[in-house]
Amino acid sequence: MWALRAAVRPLLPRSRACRGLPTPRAAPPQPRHSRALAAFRPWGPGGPGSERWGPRTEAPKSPAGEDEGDPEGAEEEEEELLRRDPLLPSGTQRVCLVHPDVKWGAGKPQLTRAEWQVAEAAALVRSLDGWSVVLTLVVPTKTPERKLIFGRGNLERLTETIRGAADITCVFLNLERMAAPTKKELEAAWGIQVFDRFTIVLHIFRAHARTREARLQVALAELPLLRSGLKSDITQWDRQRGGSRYILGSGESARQVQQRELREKEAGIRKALERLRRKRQLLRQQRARRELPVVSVVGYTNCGKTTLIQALTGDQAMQPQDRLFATLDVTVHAGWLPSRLPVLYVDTVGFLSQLPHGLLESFTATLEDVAHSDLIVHVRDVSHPETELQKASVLSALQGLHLPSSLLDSMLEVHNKVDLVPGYSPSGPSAVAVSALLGHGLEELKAGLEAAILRATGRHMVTLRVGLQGAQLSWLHREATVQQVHVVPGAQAADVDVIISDSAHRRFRKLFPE
Ligand SMILES: Nc1nc2c(ncn2[C@@H]2O[C@H](COP(=O)(O)OP(=O)(O)OP(=O)(O)O)[C@@H](O)[C@H]2O)c(=O)[nH]1
Ligand SMILES: [Mg+2]
Repeated sequence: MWALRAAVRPLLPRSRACRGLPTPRAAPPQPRHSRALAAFRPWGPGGPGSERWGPRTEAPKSPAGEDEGDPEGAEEEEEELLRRDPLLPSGTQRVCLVHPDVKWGAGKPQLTRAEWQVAEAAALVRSLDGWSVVLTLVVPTKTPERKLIFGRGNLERLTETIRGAADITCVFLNLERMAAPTKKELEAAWGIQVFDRFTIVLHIFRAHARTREARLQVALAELPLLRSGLKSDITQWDRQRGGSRYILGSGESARQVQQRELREKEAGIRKALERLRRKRQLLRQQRARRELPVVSVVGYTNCGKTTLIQALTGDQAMQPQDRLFATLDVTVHAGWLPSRLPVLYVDTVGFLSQLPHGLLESFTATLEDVAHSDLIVHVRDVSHPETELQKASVLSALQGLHLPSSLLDSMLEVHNKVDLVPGYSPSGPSAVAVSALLGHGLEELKAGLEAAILRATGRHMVTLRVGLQGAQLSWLHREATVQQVHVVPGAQAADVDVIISDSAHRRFRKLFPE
């Protein structure tokens, strides 16, 4: 699907040739289960058994009582807030990936190697339609904090190589953020557009965000970029106007006008997000009333979260993809555990070790749903060479969400993609090895999930004696999970094995005293 044509050329004496990520993997097989999840359809605009936790752009129908309604004109207002210029050039791009390799000092990355940082950067580029890396240059630097990032000698050689590479159309400088003057000077020196990680990731987020909430969050994360662009534009604007700094009659300078517009935009986005968040809260309360256990599936981007949920639920509407940040909308999908206990799986946005700060913050809000789940499943791609680093990134991001400690302590680890690691066996007792793609290990995982959910939600299995004439049996079918009914011969009664929550059990006793 994605061709990586990374022509890695020797550049500098100490530069290192790096290769891209493994070749794209096979498409997922058809889901193994095709259970009709009729019970959950009323909430499922995204397909059988699925629910989007944030109203989508093409506003799905909400069941009665779930939608508190938008104020008139809110959607048009939001579209206005989302109007913006393209961040990156359109069409096919042949990218030169330049990685500043900090070998010394405080800026030296811990726990990772340049090789893997480059592989991840190349994967980001491949996530953009029509983009490919054609040249990868790893350039040592002792002074990444300097305006031009590299020392003089290295910069000169880099400039020569880039100017001599006629086939490249832009440069991706693998730095989190590049100051506006740095961008300007490098573009002047290299004669080509230069982008940083923030811009690339932001563009991917823009392209993959579907719901109104996700799109607004991306718009919020973009504001720092607009602010830094503002400074250089204004200086230019002022110069062009020969220093006439004030807009006719308004008493405001150009800078003040644009700053005010940005502040208004930010306030508008925050207001719209707050409105959508209230809606999400309402949906959450509805789910809580139905007392369905909720499992949040989290993990590093591309580790297989969506594939796993699809394998567990048979939800064909889901679309796992071999690209970073395929999922940007939090969605909910229903499935059943071995004892026929229904469960809701929440698919979440993936983590990235060096996710630019603003982006992480704006997406933290989406992840607030994780705090309201009964269990967290941490999916790991154990075939990835940096699997330990990915685990550390995810755990540190989860710590930042201030989740209840009981939720963190009970977290279940799923070691995915074991089909790519022959003979793999997980270390640690709370880990289950699976191949979500091939469907291996799913029964063991479901059993583990069930045990953990029963523990976390205070549910237990009991056998209750009920009369066959009364309403007890239908009540149990409605409010608990009936497993088996054993009719007691000659007694007009039955012994019913059920999984029931503590609260439902109390209500049963009150309604039907012995
Ligand atoms: N070989 C193999 N590939 C897998 C397995 N699970 C998922 N994949 C592949 O990994 C890629 C990413 O899968 P997704 O399910 O989209 O991953 P994700 O974690 O949801 O990714 P994001 O939404 O981008 O964070 C897809 O190409 C899947 O087919 C597995 O068990 N084995
Ligand atoms: Mg996904």
